[in-house]
Amino acid sequence: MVQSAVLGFPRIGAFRELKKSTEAYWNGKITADQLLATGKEIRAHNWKLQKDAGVDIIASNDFSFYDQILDLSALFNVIPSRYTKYNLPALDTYFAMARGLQRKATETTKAVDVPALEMVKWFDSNYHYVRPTFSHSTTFKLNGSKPVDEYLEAKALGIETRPVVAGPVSFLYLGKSDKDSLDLEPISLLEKLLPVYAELLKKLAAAGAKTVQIDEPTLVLDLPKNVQAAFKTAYDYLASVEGVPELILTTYFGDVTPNLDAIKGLKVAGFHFDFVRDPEQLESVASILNDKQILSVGIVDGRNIWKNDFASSIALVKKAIEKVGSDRVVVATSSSLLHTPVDLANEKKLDPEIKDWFSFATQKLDEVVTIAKAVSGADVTDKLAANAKSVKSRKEHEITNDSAVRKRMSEITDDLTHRKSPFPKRLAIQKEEFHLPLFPTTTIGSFPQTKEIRVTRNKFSKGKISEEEYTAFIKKQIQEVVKFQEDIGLDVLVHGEPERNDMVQYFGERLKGFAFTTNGWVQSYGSRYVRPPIIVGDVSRPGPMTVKTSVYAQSITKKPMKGMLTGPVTILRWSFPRDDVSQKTQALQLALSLRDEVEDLEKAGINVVQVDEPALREGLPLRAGAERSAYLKWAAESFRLATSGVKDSTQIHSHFCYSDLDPNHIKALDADVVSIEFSKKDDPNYIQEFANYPNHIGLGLFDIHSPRVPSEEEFVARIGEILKIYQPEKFWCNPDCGLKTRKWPETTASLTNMVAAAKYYRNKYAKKN
Ligand code: MET
Ligand SMILES: [Zn+2]
Repeated sequence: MVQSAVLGFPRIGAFRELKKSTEAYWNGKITADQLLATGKEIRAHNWKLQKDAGVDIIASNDFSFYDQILDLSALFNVIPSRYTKYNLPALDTYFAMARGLQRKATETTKAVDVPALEMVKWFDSNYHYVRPTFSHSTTFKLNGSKPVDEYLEAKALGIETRPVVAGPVSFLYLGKSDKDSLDLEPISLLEKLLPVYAELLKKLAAAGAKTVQIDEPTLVLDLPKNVQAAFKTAYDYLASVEGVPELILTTYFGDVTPNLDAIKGLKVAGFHFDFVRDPEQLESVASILNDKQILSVGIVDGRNIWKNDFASSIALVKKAIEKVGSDRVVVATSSSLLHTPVDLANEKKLDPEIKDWFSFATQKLDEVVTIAKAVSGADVTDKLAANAKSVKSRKEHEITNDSAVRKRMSEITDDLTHRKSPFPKRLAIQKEEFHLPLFPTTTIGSFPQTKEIRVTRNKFSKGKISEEEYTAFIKKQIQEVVKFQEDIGLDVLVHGEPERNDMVQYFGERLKGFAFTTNGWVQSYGSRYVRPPIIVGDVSRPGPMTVKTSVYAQSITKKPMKGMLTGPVTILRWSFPRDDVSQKTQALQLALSLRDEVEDLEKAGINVVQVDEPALREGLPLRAGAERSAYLKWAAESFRLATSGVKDSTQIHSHFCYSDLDPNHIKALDADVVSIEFSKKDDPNYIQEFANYPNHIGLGLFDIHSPRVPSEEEFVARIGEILKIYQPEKFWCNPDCGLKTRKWPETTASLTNMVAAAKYYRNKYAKKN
């Protein structure tokens, strides 16, 4: 009998229970014990769900209160001293690393003021992990026993699980060196780290775990030689320690073939590969297995919501069986299901025909089980027939082929993807147009989404208030935000995005070709979840999406008002994309829709338009090569197609955040001004890389994930550092990203200090000239 396995289940709860509890804890509304109890309930629920579905191999330690990589940093004591020095309870130290902490002194406690660790995108997904931050003084040791506790917790419920832990090579390679240890290459710490891994693994074995899923997703990247070699060091060592359980070396999100030599011959119990991403690798990866090793076949997509095509999955699993025999094959999800919404059954509003094309985490459990049964010879005829019918219905549905969109796509010319004049000429014209001071200040778009805003938006979407009432409410919000920005002296204003639940969903809801969920939340980072829309067909824009709002906002101020759009690549990446047409096609269709919007904004008198592309980097194929070059080309083309219809005097902005962006990727967009998240970047090389960016640039000056307020002096110091490298006349001042998750008091304080620092340099340079 072929076994089924799930590499991890979403931990947020079907109705965002984890978010609600975590935030309540942060706000002092519930105790740590209450928060821990929520975690326990969610875990129990998830394990039981999987057991009831008939999944053979169920993961434990896939739960986290913030991020599984941060859990590992905490577990292995990779905690910079700036966090430990306050002697906070472990849970609070953990959250301080995640999101910073600023707290006034009380009679019994000292004041706390510490920024968060850096957070970056997890491979090519929209999940963010907290980057392990190593220094020469890092002393690895086990802090607590979360993986063991959770294993035992499941066991007490009568459920045998396979604990999952990120592997040592990936843990180090995905990390960075701390400010005080920039010469340190994290991978050089491997030998010090391994005994602590062994200790953890032994404890898991002692608790009863036979096998551990050890995730080494870095194996799908281009790895330097020393990192490739580290696999042998690590796994030889772990194999040599008595009492370490069997390990299933797990990879996902790509093709492992280029790194096969690094894992060939490793003494692990088996390997897991992602055959959704790359079915072609079966041939090569199967060849490295010895005659005992397990082949875990990732075939149910952990990254998308399309119903599995059983016929083709079964064919692939059968091929795997031919190679290694049915007793050594496991049918698995391609990756953790963390990246998919919890349960399709909670969607009551979807068109039933379209809904039948989808499969969320809960449905995917049944998919792995069914495929495993099918290849084991069990009778699943009815399921296969229903599946084939659904797959066919989607292929033939009219929504997937809109002739008007196809026609317009065929008429895209190179001309449409270039601004009328090159940047220097545009710059001169825009100088006359806007008369901005040196060090212009702006924000990235959103302002705090207060409870009032969320409640009112919700009431409107549920039909509890009229459109007039809602519009009046939004106008009032815009008035307040505009007045606020004028009062504190910002130069280029925004309307604050109060009408947007989410920067992608908002546009998806206004475009043809999308479907939406009611409860389809997916964790983006910490307690921030998103509800990605689903691209189900060809995309077009039935009418203006943002023009009224922007025009209203501009009408109440003399300062320039930025129109605010989400770019084609970001809408694509933060939706669940189609898998039946290329990503390029989808991006260009989105670009055409946005182009119309940009032109409508310009016609309506909006002369600055920001088109956000924070997902540009995450869409980059994980490996260098033809696919990556092609991506860079079509991604930039899509952006330019969306933004090049305007006059030279219209200033196009773009924005990027939370990824290690290469300046060359954004050069090709030819935006007049870009803002990028930067406040936590302390690698001097990275800072240097952007210095030659040809157009204007705003480097993020404060962390918007943290309630912490930097002082004016801190801003002055940071800008001072940057000005050692950057030309002052190119430099804009702005936060890292939108302020929607912040509260007003810290927003006011941070922006006020930022504007003061900009003015300080404005004066300083005015005197110089
Ligand atoms: C993740 S990028 C966010 C950009 C958007 N304009 C905002 O301010 O929220
Ligand atoms: Zn951003």
